[in-house]
Amino acid sequence: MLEISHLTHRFGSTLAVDDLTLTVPAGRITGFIGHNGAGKSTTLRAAAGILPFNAGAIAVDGHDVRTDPIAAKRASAFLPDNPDLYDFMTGLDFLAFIADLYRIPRAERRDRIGFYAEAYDMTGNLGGVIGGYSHGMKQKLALISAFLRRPRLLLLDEPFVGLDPLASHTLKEHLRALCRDGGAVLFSTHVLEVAQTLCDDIAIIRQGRLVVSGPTATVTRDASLEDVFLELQENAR
Ligand SMILES: Nc1ncnc2c1ncn2[C@@H]1O[C@H](COP(=O)(O)OP(=O)(O)OP(=O)(O)O)[C@@H](O)[C@H]1O
Repeated sequence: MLEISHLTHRFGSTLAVDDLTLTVPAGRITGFIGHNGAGKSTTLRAAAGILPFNAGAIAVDGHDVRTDPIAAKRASAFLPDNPDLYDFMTGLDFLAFIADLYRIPRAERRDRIGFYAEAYDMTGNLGGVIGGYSHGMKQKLALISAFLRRPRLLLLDEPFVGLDPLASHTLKEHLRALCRDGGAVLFSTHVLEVAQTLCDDIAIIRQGRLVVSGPTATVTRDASLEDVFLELQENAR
C-alpha cells in the first residue's frame, strides 16, 4: 500500500532522512518508532505528499506521490501531531468542507460523521467553533475528518498523544477495522508498549536511517535490538 524507496531529505545541513526504504503492506498496522529528531515526521510528511523531498521515490496504492500527486493524496489521509484546523469554523462546517473537497455523497457523509462523532464523543461539540476546542477535541475532529474519507492508507504522527484512554481505545479499534477492510496504517510513536500491542509490523528509525523493520514479534525478539529498545525507552522516560 505504501512503498518508500531510498527516501533522502535534508533541511539545510541536517540530513533528516537518509536512504530510507520501507514497505507498509495492505491489511497491516505498522508502528514507526524512533527518538526525537530521528526523521519520523519528515518521512510521514513526504509520504503524505506535503514535503517535496530531495531524492528517492514514494508510491501510495501504486500512485507515485511526485508524478501522480492527486491520486496519491486521494488514497491517503495524514494526521500531523498538531493538527492545524480552521479556528473560525465549527466542527461540522469543517467536516462538511472536507466531505465537499473529497466529493463524499451526502447520505454517506451524514452516516459517517454521525458514526465517528458518536465514537469519539464529539456529537455535542460539532456545533461549536474549533477555536474553542481543547487540544484533544481538535485531534478527535482531525481523526473524524480522516476516517470520513475512508482512506486506503492512514498516516498518523503521534496519534495517541493527547487522547484520553477511551478515545485511544476507540482509535485502536478503528485502525484495526481499516486494516480488516484492506487498508494500511503507518503511525509514529515513542511508546513501545503501544507499538508492541497494536502493530503487526514495527520499523525503527535512528538518525534518519532505518535500523530494522519486520513483524512485531520478530523485531522485538531480536537480541541485537535490545540496545535500540533500551535507548528508546530511556528517551520515552
Ligand atoms: N522544517 C525544518 N527545518 C529544519 N530542520 C528540520 C525541519 N523539520 C525537521 N527538521 C530536522 O530534521 C530532523 C528530523 O526531524 P523529524 O521532525 O522528522 O523527527 P521526528 O522523528 O519526527 O522527531 P519527533 O519525535 O521529535 O517529532 C531533526 O534533526 C529536525 O531538527
